[in-house]
Amino acid sequence: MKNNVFQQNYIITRKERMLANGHNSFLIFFTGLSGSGKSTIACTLEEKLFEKGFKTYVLDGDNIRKGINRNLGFSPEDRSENNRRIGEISKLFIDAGIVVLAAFVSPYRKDRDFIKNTVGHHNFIEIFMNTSLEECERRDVKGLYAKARKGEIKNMTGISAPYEKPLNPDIEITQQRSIEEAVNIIYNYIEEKLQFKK
Ligand SMILES: Nc1ncnc2c1ncn2[C@@H]1O[C@H](COP(=O)(O)OS(=O)(=O)O)[C@@H](OP(=O)(O)O)[C@H]1O
Ligand SMILES: Nc1ncnc2c1ncn2[C@@H]1O[C@H](COP(=O)(O)OP(=O)(O)O)[C@@H](O)[C@H]1O
Repeated sequence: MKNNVFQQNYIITRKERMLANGHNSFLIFFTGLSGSGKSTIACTLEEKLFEKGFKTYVLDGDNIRKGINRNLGFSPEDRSENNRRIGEISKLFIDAGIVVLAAFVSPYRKDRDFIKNTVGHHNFIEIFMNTSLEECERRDVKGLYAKARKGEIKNMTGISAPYEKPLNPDIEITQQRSIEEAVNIIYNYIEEKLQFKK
């Protein structure tokens, strides 16, 4: 069946979309434990970019899992499939000329590598939210860690499932950083990359 599927080329190209938008498109991928600050930093950075006129969109674990990935759980296999789809969705958004900010636990190196390969290395910026388990557990905004400690949640990342730290992230944000500092560090890093040159 696979052999009977053919690539359809569009009339409007990514390059034309980027030219019309006035900036490049790529993926800013936030990985880290639940509660490490991924959504907060991604959304605050998006706000800053949006206010400056960039075309942006946030893909967030909880939201994606409520819709397109609602059939997936937290086994290693389901997380891989979750991440595979995130990679493919990001690729579509990038092709549409959008700056994508994705916030996912994405605990396995091979899954993150898969996303990087799917969107292309030059379209991928990895942000490691390096907040300790202790601090995430202290925050425990959703009460998930408390439930995991009581054995009410299986496969909880950091407690009963692994988190493989990125070996060579583009940016590492430590828990001492304020939200504003973290956003500025990332913004300064991507500022040049946003510029579309004909
Ligand atoms: N077992 C377990 N482990 C980790 N996280 C859990 C779990 N169960 C539910 N949640 C909630 O799901 C959010 C993580 O989903 P992701 O799609 O980002 O996970 S993954 O990339 O497939 O590992 C995560 O969101 P964040 O807190 O924003 O990280 C949690 O709200
Ligand atoms: N840099 C930071 N300093 C202090 N608290 C933070 C910081 N970033 C996020 N938080 C807080 O930590 C909690 C979890 O953040 P969240 O963005 O939901 O994490 P994640 O998306 O990784 O689960 C929230 O209450 C948020 O306000």
